[in-house]
Amino acid sequence: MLVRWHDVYGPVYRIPAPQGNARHWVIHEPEFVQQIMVRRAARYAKGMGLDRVRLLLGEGIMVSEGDFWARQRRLLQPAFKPRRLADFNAMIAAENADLAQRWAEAARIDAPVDVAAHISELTLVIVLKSIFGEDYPRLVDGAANPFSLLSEEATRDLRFAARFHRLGRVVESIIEARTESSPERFDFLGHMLTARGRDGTGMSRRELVDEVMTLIVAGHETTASALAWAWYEIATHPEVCARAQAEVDALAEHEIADVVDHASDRLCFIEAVIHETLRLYPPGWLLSRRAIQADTLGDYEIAADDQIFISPYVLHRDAAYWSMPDRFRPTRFLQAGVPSQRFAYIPFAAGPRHCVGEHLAMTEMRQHLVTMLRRFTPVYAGDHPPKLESRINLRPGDGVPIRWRARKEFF
Ligand code: HEM
Repeated sequence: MLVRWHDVYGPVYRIPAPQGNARHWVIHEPEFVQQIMVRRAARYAKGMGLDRVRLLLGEGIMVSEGDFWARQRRLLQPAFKPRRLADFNAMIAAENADLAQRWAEAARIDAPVDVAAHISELTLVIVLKSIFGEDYPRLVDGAANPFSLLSEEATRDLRFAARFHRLGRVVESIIEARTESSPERFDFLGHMLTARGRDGTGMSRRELVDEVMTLIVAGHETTASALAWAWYEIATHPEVCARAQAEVDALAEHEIADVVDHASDRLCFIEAVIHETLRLYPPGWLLSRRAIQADTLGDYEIAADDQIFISPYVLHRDAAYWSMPDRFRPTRFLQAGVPSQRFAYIPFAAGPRHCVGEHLAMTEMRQHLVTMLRRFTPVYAGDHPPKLESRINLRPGDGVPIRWRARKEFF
């Protein structure tokens, strides 16, 4: 619908507000996007639509505002530095190797797998192990992973919120036990327990729980959706698959760890595949802001309290900035000057509220694609493209069925 409206009304228009006086703007002019998200970000807060998220994440960094948000971001950010995240690489590689075993078995008996479901489990375990480290087994405790409701339940309704809050209590019990033993371990929780603000104080128990829950939700579904879409596109574009496999085949096994945790020339095509996937299917497909002060965007007067909607999905498919915008063509990202407008491509948003987990997400996606493309060729087993399900994330609504063909070279 937003794409149709964009064609009819152009890059800036207003939509009727359901209630109250606040006006609702839809903005897809890259220059204005830059102004709202970066240059004058201080005049904007997170907008409507976040209320449902707030229900789940309390005062976590995704939804908090002002000085409180700035403090929490300062406390969390150091844990996301590439040098610190490198400690997770071996764990991410091991989780992918386990999944490759399952896919090898599926390939052997020629059974299709729903990669969306499998990858959702994979990214959930990765985010939980990044947060809880050695405490992860306590979470699972021999039984089913209590957090698997996040990958199994698609609906984010009140019933889900109640179950999600019960998970908060599980998290709280782990925090309590950790506080009594040694908080100083290298995982996100260890970092959060020891991080101190300028005034020397750390996070309260409530804040810790909200931030942990935020990282689980923000770090799990987004990466999972992106990878599921990537497999659909790779499977239906054999020439892309062949080129990506040639690139990963050129790496020796022992070189993989050195190239997956940064944008390397040796993986430039895989990098382009990831960017092209995030362009066509940005998991955070709709961002919202509320003006907290008046602002002027070109000829448009924004009043305090006006609501603003920016859709990366619409920007990423705008023919003004992308040639053949609906086609999956990773090579576009190998050309100089693409995107032609920096703010026409914002899968991780931009400015002070940009995604804190971008580096981790990119590492996870590279590691996953490299591991699997070395071993398998995907064949799409569906009889129609996956349905675009645009809830909080843009995910493949009815899964992504893939048959894996084991590559002889690696088995
Ligand atoms: C492909 C994967 C991912 C995508 C596309 C993505 C996208 C985004 C976007 C668009 C935002 C900004 C939302 C807004 O402005 O309203 C955001 C924020 C955020 N993301 Fe990600 N994300 C991904 C993975 C991750 C991971 C792996 C983590 C952490 C484990 C993470 C943690 C966060 C957090 C905490 C925020 C809030 C930052 C703040 O407001 O200060 N994300 N992400």
